[in-house]
Amino acid sequence: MKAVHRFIISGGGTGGHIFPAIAIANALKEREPQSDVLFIGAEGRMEMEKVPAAGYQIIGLPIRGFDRKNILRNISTLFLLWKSMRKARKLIRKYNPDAVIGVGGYASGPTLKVAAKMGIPTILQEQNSYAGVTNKLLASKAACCCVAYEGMERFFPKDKIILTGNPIRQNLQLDPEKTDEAYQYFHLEKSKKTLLVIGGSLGARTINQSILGQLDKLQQAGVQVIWQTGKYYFEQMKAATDGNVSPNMIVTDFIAHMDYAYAIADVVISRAGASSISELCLLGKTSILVPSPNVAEDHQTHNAMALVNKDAAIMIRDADAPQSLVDEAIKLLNDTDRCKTLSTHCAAMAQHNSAKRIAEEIFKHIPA
Ligand SMILES: CC(=O)N[C@H]1[C@@H](OP(=O)(O)OP(=O)(O)OC[C@H]2O[C@@H](n3ccc(=O)[nH]c3=O)[C@H](O)[C@@H]2O)O[C@H](CO)[C@@H](O)[C@@H]1O
Repeated sequence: MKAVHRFIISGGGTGGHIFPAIAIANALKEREPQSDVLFIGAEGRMEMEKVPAAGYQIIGLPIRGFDRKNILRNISTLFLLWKSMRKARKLIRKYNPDAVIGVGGYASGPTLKVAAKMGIPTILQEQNSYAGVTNKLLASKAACCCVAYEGMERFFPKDKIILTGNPIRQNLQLDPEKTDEAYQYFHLEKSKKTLLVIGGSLGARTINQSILGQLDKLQQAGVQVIWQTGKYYFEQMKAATDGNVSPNMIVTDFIAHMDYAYAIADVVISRAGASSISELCLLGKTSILVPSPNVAEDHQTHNAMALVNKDAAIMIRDADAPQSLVDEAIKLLNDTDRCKTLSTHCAAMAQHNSAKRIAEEIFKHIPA
């Protein structure tokens, strides 16, 4: 094996693909500090900003996703796909990687396809319990597929599947001795129950409306709330709540200190995005999941059901949330035994050290 290796990581589109990709890059560098990692993403997408912020170089392909509604637009998409394949081939020839890792999202399609054709080992990482289209198409040529859920033989060749879990941030587990710090950070009281409301990296409209519509109930129940609205809904929620919420209801667009928020949450209301679920499992949190109905192949419902089937979370459908979300949350907060059962089952589903395990898999496939 060479002393220093070069890796390409490709994919992106949402935080859900990008943050795991960065965690994998960090794990590769931890294992071999001299190694070099190049990212390939899609021009104009979120990865072009987040990856350099994490200290890595990224090059964009002129690719975009296929439009399922406007078929004519796909003619130009095909041309962009062809251009992207050419650019990916040039980049791979020049960079000469030892392995190429795909984390899902259409940006990874051309890079991984070209790499496999050139005989370079390709490794896939699938975050969700229902595999994305790009990863499904790439799987037959991949050296292995690192997954986060059981039962992924539905999508990938059985002998290539490795259950590693999703690589998530290392610093989410707060030292129990620092819980007081977390209460102080949010100006909340230790003696009261705390509900954490998160809607994925961008916030969730239905969850916001469900909380807003039943604010009185929450306040009457004496529950403290940390409510992440997402940046698009923040001004609207802030205006609607200004002056009529007690100080123990925190309304924010984004929570930078998720370790503090998780540490003091008795119950978490969340979308069922892959990283959010992996975090809830790792920390053994009691949760109510409201899957987004607006994602490809309804994959968030599949993610949520993986927990519900093991009595590890409660699921409420998006359409039912305005009616029942707050009632269910209050009921759960008052039922310590039920919280404990859900939390224990959820923790049992956690996968530990995922980024490190994925990095080890990648190294296994590097040619000697
Ligand atoms: C709408 C959409 O397309 N969502 C998809 C997106 O998820 P999306 O990027 O929304 O969400 P995930 O749940 O995977 O990850 C959210 C991340 O943001 C963090 N966070 C969240 C709120 C906050 O205030 N602060 C904060 O730091 C969470 O701790 C977590 O690490 O990619 C995932 C992985 O493919 C998919 O499963 C989701 O279906």
